Amino acid sequence: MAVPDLAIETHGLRKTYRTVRGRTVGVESLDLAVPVGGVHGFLGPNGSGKTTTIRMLLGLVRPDSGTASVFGVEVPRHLPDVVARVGAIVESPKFFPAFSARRNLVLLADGIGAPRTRVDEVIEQVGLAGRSRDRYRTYSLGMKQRLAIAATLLKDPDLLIFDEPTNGLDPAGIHEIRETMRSLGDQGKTVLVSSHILAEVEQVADTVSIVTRGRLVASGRVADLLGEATGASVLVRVAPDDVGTAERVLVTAGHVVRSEDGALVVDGATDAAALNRLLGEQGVWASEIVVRRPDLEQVFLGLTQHDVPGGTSHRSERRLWGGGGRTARHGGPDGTAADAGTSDESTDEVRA
Ligand SMILES: Nc1ncnc2c1ncn2[C@@H]1O[C@H](COP(=O)(O)OP(=O)(O)OP(=O)(O)O)[C@@H](O)[C@H]1O
Repeated sequence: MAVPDLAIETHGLRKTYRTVRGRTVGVESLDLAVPVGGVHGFLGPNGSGKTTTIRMLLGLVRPDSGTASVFGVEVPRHLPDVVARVGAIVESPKFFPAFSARRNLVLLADGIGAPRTRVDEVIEQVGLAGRSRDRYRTYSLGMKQRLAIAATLLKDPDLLIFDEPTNGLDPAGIHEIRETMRSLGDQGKTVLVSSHILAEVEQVADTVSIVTRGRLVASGRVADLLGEATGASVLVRVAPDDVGTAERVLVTAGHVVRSEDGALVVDGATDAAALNRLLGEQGVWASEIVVRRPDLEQVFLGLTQHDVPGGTSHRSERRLWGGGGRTARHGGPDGTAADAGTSDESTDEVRA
């Protein structure tokens, strides 16, 4: 059988919820393509349908329409065939506070039939080796979250799904989780991480899907999305007496220049060296010259600013997968585990 190059694929996935006020759209019509291997950010503002999508993938919520597959296996219909390759942290598992992390994991391994030899491996994988014999209750929030990831890794899944894993963590905890996700991605696992904090995901994700109002608005490699975005500029600072000359030189060379806090900003430019040379040739020396590129947050705002609240106006989706654009990390050991979390939210929800 051919090995699928997508870990997750959805087409026209839709989910509405029954509420006292009628029907609420959880996911409007979602087309998602998550490549195998590496970290994929699933980004969107609160209420854009990320959790609903994840729950549909895990068989916890039944879609109204559309299709979804995990490693080429249609879900939820054939979820049992692939569930062993999926690990998810949708909500934190319960650990015994008075037991060490290691003892907690040994109990879990026994419970799910994973070999005890996995316990030390997963502790190592999440960077808790030095603290594994300490009681769980002495752990920081970041360490607790890493232990939750370790529990999910016990059966060695190929796909790890994290729904807002850094919620409630301080910067050190966020850093720990980011490092853990990065290292799992580097080991060949596919990590899907949902977040509404774009800057945070930008630092760890190879590829992203950006959703708003239950639809995909952009997807591709982070570098490509940032590279394609307009809005780059170069800030040039010169001595106050040279500002007029510098502006004239730059404008004469065809640049669009504006002033900002006593400095000059050359909109649309990225070649700082060329600007520096241009100024130098006219005897003007920059004391500061900085290329400013838009971050993912700005890309996102640019894609969604035309959305009408509650309306139906959506920008068309942009995909940047192009030839060779996909993350080319494949592999990862065949897994056998899944911890698909629990469902408690809605009468519409199902378990596969
Ligand atoms: N069980 C439910 N019953 C009714 N409406 C729901 C239910 N779950 C989600 N919704 C609604 O569906 C929409 C999408 O919610 P969802 O939680 O999937 O978004 P999200 O992107 O994960 O948001 P957040 O980042 O806040 O978790 C929201 O309008 C939400 O209120």
